[in-house]
Amino acid sequence: MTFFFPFSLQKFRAHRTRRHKSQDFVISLHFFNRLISEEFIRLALSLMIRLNGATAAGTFLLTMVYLWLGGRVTIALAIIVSYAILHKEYNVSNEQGQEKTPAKTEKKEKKHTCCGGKGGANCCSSKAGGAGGSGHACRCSSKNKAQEKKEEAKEEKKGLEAGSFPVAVDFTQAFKPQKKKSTKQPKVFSKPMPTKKKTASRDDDFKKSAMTVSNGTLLNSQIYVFYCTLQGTAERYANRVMAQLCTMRDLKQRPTLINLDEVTDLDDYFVSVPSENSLYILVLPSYDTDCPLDFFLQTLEENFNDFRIDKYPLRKLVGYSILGIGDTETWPEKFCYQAKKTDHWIARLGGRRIFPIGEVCVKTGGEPKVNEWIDLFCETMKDDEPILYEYDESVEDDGTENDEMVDLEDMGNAEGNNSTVIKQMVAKDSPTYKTLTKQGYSVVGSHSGVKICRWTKSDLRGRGSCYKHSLFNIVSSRCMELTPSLACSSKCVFCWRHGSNPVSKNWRWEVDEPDYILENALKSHYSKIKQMRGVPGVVAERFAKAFQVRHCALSLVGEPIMYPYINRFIGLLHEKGISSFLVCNAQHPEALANLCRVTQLYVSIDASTKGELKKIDRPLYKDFWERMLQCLDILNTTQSHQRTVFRLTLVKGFNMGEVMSYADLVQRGKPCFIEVKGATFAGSSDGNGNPLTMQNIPFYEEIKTFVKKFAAELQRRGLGYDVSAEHAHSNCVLIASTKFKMNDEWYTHIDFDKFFDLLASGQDFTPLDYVAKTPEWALFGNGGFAPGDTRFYRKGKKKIPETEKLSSTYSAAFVNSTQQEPVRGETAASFEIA
Ligand SMILES: Cc1cc2nc3c(=O)[nH]c(=O)nc-3n(C[C@H](O)[C@H](O)[C@H](O)COP(=O)(O)O)c2cc1C
Ligand code: SF4
Repeated sequence: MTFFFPFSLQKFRAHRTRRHKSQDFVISLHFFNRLISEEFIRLALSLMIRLNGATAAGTFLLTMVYLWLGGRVTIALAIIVSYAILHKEYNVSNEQGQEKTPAKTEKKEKKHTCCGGKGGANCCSSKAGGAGGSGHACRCSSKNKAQEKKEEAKEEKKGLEAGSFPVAVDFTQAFKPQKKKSTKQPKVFSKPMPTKKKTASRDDDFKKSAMTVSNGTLLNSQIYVFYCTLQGTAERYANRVMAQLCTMRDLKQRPTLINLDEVTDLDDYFVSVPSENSLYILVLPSYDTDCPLDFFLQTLEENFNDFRIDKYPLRKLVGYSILGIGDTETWPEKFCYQAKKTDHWIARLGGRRIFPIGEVCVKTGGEPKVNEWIDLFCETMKDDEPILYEYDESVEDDGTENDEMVDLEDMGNAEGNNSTVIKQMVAKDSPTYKTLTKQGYSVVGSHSGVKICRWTKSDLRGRGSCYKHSLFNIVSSRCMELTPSLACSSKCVFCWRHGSNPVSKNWRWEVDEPDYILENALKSHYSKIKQMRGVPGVVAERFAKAFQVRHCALSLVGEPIMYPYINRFIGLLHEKGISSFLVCNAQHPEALANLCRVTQLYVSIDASTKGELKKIDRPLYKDFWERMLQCLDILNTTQSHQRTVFRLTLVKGFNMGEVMSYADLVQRGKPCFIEVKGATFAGSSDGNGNPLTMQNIPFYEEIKTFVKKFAAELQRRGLGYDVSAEHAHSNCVLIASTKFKMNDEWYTHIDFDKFFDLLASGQDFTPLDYVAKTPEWALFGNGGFAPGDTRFYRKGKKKIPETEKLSSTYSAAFVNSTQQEPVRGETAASFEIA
């Protein structure tokens, strides 16, 4: 208004000046100009608003016309003021005469409930309502008048503020078009938000907010370059990323290179993050067969679905990016599919993709493409244009009830490619197959392995048997070492598999029939035995008997109890007169509880405390400790009819500290035997995820000291155990339940014929029913070397004098079985003991 009037007045003045040249009019116009100032207009308008009616507007307009025609300002003002007074009086009389609104009715009713100075239930002055009495001074009237006026004034003010008089029910909004609930997403989202949300509890605010990452943040970040490799390409490219990053002067922190296979606990990086300023780059190949990436992806997916874990743990990262490498020619449908899957899961876990995923074909793109990606990535780091992070909801909801991501393999199937088949654990064309066969394993079917044991060869040549010969009466030359599951649910630091076998919590592969496995395992075993016929020193009689396997050590690598038909397989062994020595890792209580009768049942107890167990076994299960305790309870209850053994593999610096807590576990599981063995040195730690060095391999003297302390603690608790037998050469000592000590003589050996007789009888029997006397040479203190075998010293190796025994080192480890000196460890290639 203040803008409009001056403008109109200028026009008006010009116009009027042209039409009326008389002096009088100029004077009156001058007056008019002065008086019709902003102040006058404001006053007139406020009066008009107060009066609020057509009459008021009409009066105002007429007054203005009057002024425009040269009327006197004082008269104009007088008209407006008198109209206002008249109008107000009319309104007051109208209100008194009529009850126009419910608000006013209420006020009237209140007046009626006044006690009138008598007090009573509705008395205005009674606090407790009705506590009035004599002398009560009713304040109704005074209140009513003064306060009502105030209230009226308030309401009136409200009405004026709203541009209308107060009404009981406000219908003014009723006919306004209703605002739709916006389903539109902020512009930063590339796709509309799904309407159906399965995960209502998720932090929507987080998802919906656009975030930017500045180059300052990127350059200050601690970069971790992860890679996973089977054949070395990804490692090479990861090193290239590292080299390129290191040339960036602006980068504040030195990047760190990490092999995903060597990460003890993926949660350290993919549930928690090393620091708030961490940035991840992942260089990943793809394999359509089993490879370590399967476990990595499985972990990411499980973390996402684990309700105990923060839904978006990776939002703490500054960002991430993935460089995928693959082969688009041979695997067009699955090109870089594991890199893409990783990208999917990291995004779902809250990671911000700060640079597009690279998909490089090693055949068609190769190194130039990789370099290009790396260069662009580094440029992005430096660019001070902030990176806008857009959350892609397509990763959030795939529209299915099941929270599972649609497997890319299934997508392949939808397009007509028959690639939905369950994978083979170790397919013939897989790198795992190559690695295992290179290490001397025969892969049977797609998930079983057999390998002729070093002790089998040694015994064939009359050079000594393994420790199980001393402790339990196994004949090594007639023993087959086999596993029906090359996959395992732990990644023990002392395992000699060199990270080559698949890892998984549960069985998720094709299953071979037990008879097929046994038949082919025996074939493989016998063919390897046959190859021994030309080896010097092979004892003809032992060689002949070796073609009739009598024992099967179900261990080797992997977790045999994971095999779904393990009971049927054991049944077949027993049918053939082959005894069964099954070693399990105490991570599958259900399978353990359902296990059929075996000749001897081992449970690996690799540590006595939760923390140590996690460090040493690197179990895949989060509830690994509870699982182990459950397994011990099963040994003491459901499986108490079995001949049970705790196997302790001692690793210096990892699990040799705690005798008390080991005793607790024995108290819980009540095994028949406790086999304490020093860890075997499984070669260098380079690239196999095995962090052990020779310093972690205990001397035999250290093992003996530990065992004595342990047995003393068990006796102190009245548990009835004692040290019984040994095989010094294997760094192995046996603690046995004193139930196996009869007439002061140990009966730790097995009477295999008796075992099969009992089994055939169908009767219930106990471990004490098929025992045999422990021979003198095997008793603790006698070394455990069987008479009849010949001591053998490697060429150039002298027998170690007694005085030097305790200081024998790694070089002394690689000696033959005839040597009884205390040793520290064994090499991976030849000292695998089942
Ligand atoms: C058995 C096998 C399976 C493979 N499967 C795929 C695949 O499904 N998709 C893909 O893009 N590349 C596949 N590749 C190609 C590898 O991803 C590629 O060779 C990569 O460079 C290997 O990386 P690495 O040397 O670090 O192990 C496969 C290669 C082999 C040997
Ligand atoms: S080390 Fe194992 S596989 Fe080898 S002979 Fe002894 S029990 Fe059998």
